[in-house]
Amino acid sequence: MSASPFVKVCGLSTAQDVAAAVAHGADALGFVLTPSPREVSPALAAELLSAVPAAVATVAVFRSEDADTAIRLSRQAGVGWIQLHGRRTPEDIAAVKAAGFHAIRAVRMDAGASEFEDWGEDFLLIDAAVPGSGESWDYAAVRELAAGRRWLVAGGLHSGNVAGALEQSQASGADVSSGVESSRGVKDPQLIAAFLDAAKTIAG
Ligand SMILES: O=C(O)c1ccccc1N[C@@H]1O[C@H](COP(=O)(O)O)[C@@H](O)[C@H]1O
Repeated sequence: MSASPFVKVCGLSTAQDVAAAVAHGADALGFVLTPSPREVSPALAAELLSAVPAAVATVAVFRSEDADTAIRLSRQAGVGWIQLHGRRTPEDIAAVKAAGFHAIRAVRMDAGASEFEDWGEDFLLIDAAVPGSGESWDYAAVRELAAGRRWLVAGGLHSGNVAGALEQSQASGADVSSGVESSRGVKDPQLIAAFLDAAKTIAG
């Protein structure tokens, strides 16, 4: 890793939590537009991101919706990035990029080697088996497979392990949801601040 890590805070649903993430240096904010305890409507996402500085990436997160649906909902929300989980093809990433969005493609840490190849996404996101579950894994395990890629480590991160996860994995950045919550789906501004402070101690 040769630059300050790119840190995304996912599953935001209140103005207070958005403000905490921005104030503590988040590089990207995630809005879940798919069924989840953190789901928000495109209209609420649009309202929340109207206060976000242009330098901060805004990301709509999808689980299994097709690329056209993800693009339509993301346009309603007004985000600049789309994060796709689930079974995907290179054509999905091409469609997202052709529609003018940056793309994050999520894969499980135990995916086949072909899924770690470059499909044209801006970041690969390597996550636990169940996205948003708070489940941790051996973050060093994909270090060789992902070497040379721009990629984010995710799954079970919190302020106490994010620095170690970044060092062990050599990821370009980190993504968090459960680890900055006081209960499932409820973000805590103090935990958001602590996570960002811890992640940002890692610098090139
Ligand atoms: O957070 C969710 O509810 C979610 C739903 C559907 C797809 C992705 C989701 N979140 C992603 O999960 C990881 C974070 O997981 P954790 O809770 O920190 O273990 C991250 O990539 C989020 O963007």
